[in-house]
Amino acid sequence: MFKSASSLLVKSGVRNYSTTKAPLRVAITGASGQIGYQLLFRIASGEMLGKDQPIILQCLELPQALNALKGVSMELDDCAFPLLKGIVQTDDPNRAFAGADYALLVGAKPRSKGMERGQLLEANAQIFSAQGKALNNNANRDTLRVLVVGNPANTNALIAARNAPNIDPKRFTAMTRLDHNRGLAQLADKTGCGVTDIQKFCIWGNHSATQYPDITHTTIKGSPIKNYVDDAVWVKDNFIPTVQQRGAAIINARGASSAASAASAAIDHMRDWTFGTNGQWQSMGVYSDGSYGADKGLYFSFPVICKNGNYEIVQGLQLDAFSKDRFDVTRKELLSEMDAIKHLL
Ligand SMILES: NC(=O)c1ccc[n+]([C@@H]2O[C@H](COP(=O)([O-])OP(=O)(O)OC[C@H]3O[C@@H](n4cnc5c(N)ncnc54)[C@H](O)[C@@H]3O)[C@@H](O)[C@H]2O)c1
Ligand SMILES: O=C(O)C[C@H](O)C(=O)O
Repeated sequence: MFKSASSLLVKSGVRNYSTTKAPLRVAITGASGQIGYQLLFRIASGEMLGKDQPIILQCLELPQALNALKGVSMELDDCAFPLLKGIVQTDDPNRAFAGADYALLVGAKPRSKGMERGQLLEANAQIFSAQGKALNNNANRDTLRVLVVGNPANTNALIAARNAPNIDPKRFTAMTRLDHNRGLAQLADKTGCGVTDIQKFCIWGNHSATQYPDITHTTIKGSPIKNYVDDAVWVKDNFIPTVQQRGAAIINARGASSAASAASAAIDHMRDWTFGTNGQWQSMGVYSDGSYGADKGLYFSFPVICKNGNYEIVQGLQLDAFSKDRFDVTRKELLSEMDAIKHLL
């Protein structure tokens, strides 16, 4: 069901406020799932694209979840969000992606207790090849920004991008912002500093247990992190594995994979890509141009700086021997994931 902007304006005077901006179309797959339920309301309230940017939500779900999506849509209506100009509810990817400016590809099977993310590869790969094709045929190619959240996120981004030959592969990204945020929280806790005091931290590689959370360039309040925590054993045996295994720890504790924190990271990712990072590093899984020896074409997490609606991989960093080893482990895992789904590329 599609509600036009004008029908909403007629229905509710509350929404008839003045803004000169045309609505942007934000497609969300898996919209009635756990993450979707956390995402939609925050996007509709303007937390992702700004408090003056009207939006139309274009929600894709499986046929069996359309009724749940109807309920979510009713709740969105009941919030009377001034910026929400329409809601599309559909099980047809071509409709969900029609004219999309943003696409958050969340819909996929989450892993359960004891599963590694790699085991989801085959189960979810087909979804992303079909959605890549639908994006290629329907989305607004000139403005599109795609974030893949569904796991295994990096390789799903690769599949979607390769199935969208008419869209610049740089417009596809995979989410490692949750890992980045997890790392910041652990460092803030260890040092007693605020998360915004911490700069030049990054995640390299895959959103998986092989990711490399790297503090070798990190500063706190402008001075090297070593002045706050100088404990290589803690970094190797505590910090790195905690960040790498945080998803599994949450599944064990909650009985379900992270949802609110994942939605929050997705909003951070899209907001920063759109509005910039003020010169600060963030982590994004992006199309590799071969930087640092990450094979060209992989969707690899790098430190990036976002500016003028684009992102750029931070260049010129020296990686020490330990970092190079970790980098290579995650790089090789991404290559083996790519090999496992090569029939879909
Ligand atoms: N990258 C990250 O940091 C990160 C973090 C958390 C979760 N995840 C991943 O996000 C995904 C979603 O997690 P969740 O907890 O919301 O799962 P969920 O099972 O609660 O919701 C998934 C939703 O997707 C829908 N869906 C499945 N296949 C679909 C398709 N082909 N088209 C449209 N919708 C479809 C389902 O009906 C369901 O409503 C999982 O793959 C999970 O592992 C990634
Ligand atoms: O770990 C998972 O399977 C879910 C998600 O990727 C996470 O990091 O929380």
